[in-house]
Amino acid sequence: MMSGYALNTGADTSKQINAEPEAIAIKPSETALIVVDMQNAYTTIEGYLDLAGFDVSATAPVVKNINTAIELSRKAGIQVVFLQNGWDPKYVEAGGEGSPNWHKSNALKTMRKKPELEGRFLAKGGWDYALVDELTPQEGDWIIPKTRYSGFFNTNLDSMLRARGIRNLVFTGIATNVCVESTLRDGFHLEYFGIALSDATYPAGPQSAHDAALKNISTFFGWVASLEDYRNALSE
Ligand SMILES: C/C(=C/NC(N)=O)C(=O)O
Repeated sequence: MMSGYALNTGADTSKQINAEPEAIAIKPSETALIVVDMQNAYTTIEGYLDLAGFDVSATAPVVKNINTAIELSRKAGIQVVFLQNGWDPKYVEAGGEGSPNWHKSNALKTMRKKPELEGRFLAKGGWDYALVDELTPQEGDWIIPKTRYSGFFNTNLDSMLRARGIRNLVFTGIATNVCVESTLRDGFHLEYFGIALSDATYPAGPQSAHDAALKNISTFFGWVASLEDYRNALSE
C-alpha cells in the first residue's frame, strides 16, 4: 500500500483508498478534492464542447457523482477546490498568435471559424464560463481561476495547498484527458499524490481517450479509484 506524504500530525486518521495500481492511504487534513472545470462550457448542451463537436450527452451521471464526492469530502473535512477555466472577455489572457494556446484551443479555433460565436466561449462573466448550477461552491471551498489546462500554471493553487500541508489531491471533473490529466501531472512534479476518480471524470473525446488518460495516470503519475472506493475509504 502507498502512503501519501504526511506533514501534519493532526488527530484525523488515515483512510485507505482501494485504487489502481495499489491502495493508497490519505489523511483528510492533508487531502483536497479538486473539481476541475465543471462549467457549462464542458458539461452542458449549447456549451463550448458541445458546439465544438464533442459529445457531452453523458455528463449528467458524472455531475451527480461529483456532487456526491463533494458532499463526502466536506463531511470528512477534506478541502474542496473548484478550478474554473477561461479568460477575460477580450481574450487577452488566452494569448495571441504567439501563444500555442491560441493555435490549439478548440474554443478559440471554433470561435474564429464561426464568427457568430465570437465572445461566447469561456469568457469570464458569461454563462459558458459559469460553474454548473448543480455544483455550487459553499463557504470554505476555494475557487481558483486558471487560463491554461493545468490548474498549477500561473495560479496560487500550489501555495494555497502547500501552506496547509495538503499533499494528496483527489481529482474529479472534465476533461479526464485534458485539464484533469494536465493538473494531476503537474501536481506529480510538485510532489503531490494524485488520485483520479474514474466515474467522476469525463473525457473531451471518445471513451478511449478517458480510458487512456486513466491508464497513463495509474501507470506513471498517480492512482485511479472509483467514487465507491472513495466513499468506502472515508466511511472507515
Ligand atoms: C478541450 C478542453 C478541455 N478543457 C478541460 N477543462 O479539460 C479545452 O479547454 O479546450
